[in-house]
Amino acid sequence: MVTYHDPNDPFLILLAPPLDETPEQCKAREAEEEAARKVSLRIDEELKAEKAAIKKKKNGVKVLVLGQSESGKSTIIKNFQLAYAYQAWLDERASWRSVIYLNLIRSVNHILEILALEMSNQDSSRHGPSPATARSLAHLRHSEESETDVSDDETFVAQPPFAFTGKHKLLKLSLAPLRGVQKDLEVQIGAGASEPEDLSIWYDCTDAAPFAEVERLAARPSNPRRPNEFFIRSNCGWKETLNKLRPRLSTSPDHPNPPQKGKQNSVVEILVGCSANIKSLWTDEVVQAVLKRRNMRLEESSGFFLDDVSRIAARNYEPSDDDVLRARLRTVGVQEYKFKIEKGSEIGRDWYMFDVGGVRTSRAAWFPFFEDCNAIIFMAPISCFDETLEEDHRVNRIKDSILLWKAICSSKLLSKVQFILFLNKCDLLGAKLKRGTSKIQDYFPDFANEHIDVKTIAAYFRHEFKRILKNSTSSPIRPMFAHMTSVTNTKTTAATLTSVRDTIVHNTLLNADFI
Ligand SMILES: Nc1nc2c(ncn2[C@@H]2O[C@H](COP(=O)(O)OP(=O)(O)OP(=O)(O)O)[C@@H](O)[C@H]2O)c(=O)[nH]1
Ligand SMILES: [Mg+2]
Repeated sequence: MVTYHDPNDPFLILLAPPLDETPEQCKAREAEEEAARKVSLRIDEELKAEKAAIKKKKNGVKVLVLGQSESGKSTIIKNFQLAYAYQAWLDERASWRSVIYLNLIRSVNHILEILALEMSNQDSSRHGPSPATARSLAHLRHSEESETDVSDDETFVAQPPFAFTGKHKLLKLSLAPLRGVQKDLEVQIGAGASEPEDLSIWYDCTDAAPFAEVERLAARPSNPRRPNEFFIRSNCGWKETLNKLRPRLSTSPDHPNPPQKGKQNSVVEILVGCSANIKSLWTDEVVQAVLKRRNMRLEESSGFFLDDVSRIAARNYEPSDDDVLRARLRTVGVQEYKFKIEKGSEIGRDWYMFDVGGVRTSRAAWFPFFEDCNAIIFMAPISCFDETLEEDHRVNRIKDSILLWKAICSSKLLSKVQFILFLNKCDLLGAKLKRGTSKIQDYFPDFANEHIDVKTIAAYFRHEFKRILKNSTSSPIRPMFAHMTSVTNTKTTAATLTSVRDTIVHNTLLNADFI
């Protein structure tokens, strides 16, 4: 093609070098033009790569991990990361240190709070309680009763007194600085550091599946918007949180310790100083008796690290894989994870996994992610048959899971999606059954099996979930794959992951490794 340049073209005149340009000026101008050309080329390449990435994403597998809060969604994703993206896992591992410190310090402060109340209760039973103490005790007693379903007030009052000594007072005093450290860490970590509060006592804000209403609205013929136009994607998941906490090297010789690092150092120093006393508090017989009488099993609660205090409250502490898996950081918003399949016929295939916040008030935001989704991993923690939701103490946790599952099964957008059910926290269910403090029939009266063990309970719930799926209007003949899991156990979970990966990738909807 031949191009003709019009010598009167105003653009050419504008871009033409000045007539009196010196050889040096000419050289500088050409260098500038070359640099601008390189920037332009780089932008073109970036745009091309972005387009290719979008195209590739369309060919990838998209998996949503759903379930109520503390069901184990983030933990199963950590397992996937451990199995399929180990380098990313390693890069992130050190950033979990502050979260683990917070988990540990929270447990200590929780014990101190209980201890203070019990001690003042004992004092006041000699002199009569102050109004403030009486109110606090009434509150604690109320929450304890609703958790354990103990309604006999007499049993609580008629217990023998605890043998508190000067040692307990000293422990309380020496560990007092940890309250401030907890506050600092909560500020540093941000939204994920807090646990949800029960707002239902103030207003009726909770619905198990608010996304169902959004789906109904979006499906109206008068509404031309696509599902993902309804919500803004959140950018405050734990990936962003961990990025904030990532240890950074200082680039300035004048400030070898950036402020973040200085704060972290002081947390470590306080913790190291408190290590022996934390251990002494946790292993103290009277403290253990107080916790037992209050039916508090910290060792079975999220983010429990008290047994590891000597290892964690040390200057050279580095989180292990297991620590990271057990660490508790609440998911806020929606977080995308990308993995590449490393083995088998699907090698190289990209997986996109979406981790969501599970509290009831977060669930409407799940809806935009239903579109184009290939599979849903649904986490149902079956050890929680006698527990209630943090965000609404009126609601039994398994009953909430069932309502949630019902809504997911009825979603038209999800009618062609594979469902994989994780009956999770089987280890905690086993421990609960062994203790024999709760009876499943008290919460699920139609449980009829005379053998009460982890397997029969899991089979009962699996049957219940399957029945709901079968009766759902959206797709009555959809198969369901169920697994009994304890996802903090990486060894047993690894085998389940392989099976889940193959199930999803090959879309084999015929058989499952059912209980
Ligand atoms: N013992 C035991 N603990 C578990 C199991 N699954 C999860 N956990 C622990 O339970 C806590 C909560 O797990 P997460 O994975 O954070 O729960 P989540 O569903 O992501 O919760 P949200 O982010 O609030 O929606 C963590 O401390 C986990 O280590 C399990 O099978 N057994
Ligand atoms: Mg989470």
